[in-house]
Amino acid sequence: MAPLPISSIRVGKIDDVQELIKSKPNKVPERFIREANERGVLVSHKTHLHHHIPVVDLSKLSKPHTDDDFLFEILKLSQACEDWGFFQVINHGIEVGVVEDIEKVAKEFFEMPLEEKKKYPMEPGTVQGYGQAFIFSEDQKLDWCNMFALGVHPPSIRNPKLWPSKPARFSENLEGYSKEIRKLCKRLLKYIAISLDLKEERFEEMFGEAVQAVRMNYYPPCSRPDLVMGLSPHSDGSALTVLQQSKNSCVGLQILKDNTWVPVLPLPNALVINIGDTVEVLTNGKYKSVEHRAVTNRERERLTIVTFYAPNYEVKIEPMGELVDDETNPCKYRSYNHGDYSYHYVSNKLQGKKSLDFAKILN
Ligand SMILES: COC(=O)C(/C=C/C1=C(C)CCCC1(C)C)=C/O[C@H]1C=C(C)C(=O)O1
Ligand SMILES: O=C(O)CCC(=O)C(=O)O
Ligand SMILES: [Fe+2]
Repeated sequence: MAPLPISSIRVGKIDDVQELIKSKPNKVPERFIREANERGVLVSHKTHLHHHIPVVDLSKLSKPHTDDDFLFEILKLSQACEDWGFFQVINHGIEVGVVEDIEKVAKEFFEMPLEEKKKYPMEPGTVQGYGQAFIFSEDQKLDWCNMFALGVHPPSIRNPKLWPSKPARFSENLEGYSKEIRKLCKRLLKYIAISLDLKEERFEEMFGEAVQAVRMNYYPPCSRPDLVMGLSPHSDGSALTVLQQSKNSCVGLQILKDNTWVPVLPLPNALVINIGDTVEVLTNGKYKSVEHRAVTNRERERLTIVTFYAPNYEVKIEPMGELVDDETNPCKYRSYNHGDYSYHYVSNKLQGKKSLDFAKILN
């Protein structure tokens, strides 16, 4: 995937939000203030008490496939993927230490002085390094967020100059964490295949050497959370996304369900999983890549560690034959190369589900 021609992109001045709140804690610069219809209206949790994303217990999916617990949990998984595009997993088997270690170095990274973080800049038109991604013009609004993103696997997508030397254990912890998350993604894709009545290895065989990238999102508190957006509404371009919210995280992630922004309430030791655009295409729209966004909090910071797991760039993506029926369920997406979709995704601003227009067959 070739980088965009940097010289042609003028992004204007991008203020670092952590620095902004240090110097003027109560000021929100104009470039962060959203139009009234784009603001992250704060939703009371109480109004959503009966409206939570499903929780899938992975320990039940380790049981024999004929066991009632297994069958019940697979059904829950398939309903989650169809109706929500999101679920949380508990009892996922990743050691608490691994989860804590990545959180620790991510936090330490964002807490370093700006000069140190600037050694790993996200250049305009690229998606790796420290800064704000998906900014393509001088008048584009900015998110109330600092990001640090890295390609992890295969090694060919890595930019070693962007892997920080500080905090000391950053790379070691990220390697360990990424191995565990990769195993989890492979496992989840097996269960997703089973839930679709496909052969367990269907996705693994199709994906080849899967692409894996990580993005750490740091949302400092904002004196006017009602005016800004933590992360603009978007769907993920991946096949699956795994999102870790820092311990005792406040609510920030919201997903669009039936035209309402529903908050995702963090559960201790759980990971949030969402279906990306690639699985939506492969399942011909049966499993949904759902639009989501992050809002900020007046008092509290929030840190999330997000892994994008996707097929190799060489892989041809199209709805799987088993999920298409010319009469009852016609093909909704064209075929394309995943590398081309990745390029398209990262060359456009985050704008709801617009990226997927790339693949939609319009009638
Ligand atoms: C800021 O980056 C992203 O939000 C992002 C980028 C991921 C990537 C890298 C950081 C390194 C190179 C590979 C890749 C493009 C995956 C989002 O990733 C989504 C978008 C696509 C497409 C995808 O597979 O995950
Ligand atoms: O930080 C969050 O809650 C959302 C992050 C997200 O959606 C992403 O990084 O793609
Ligand atoms: Fe996302």
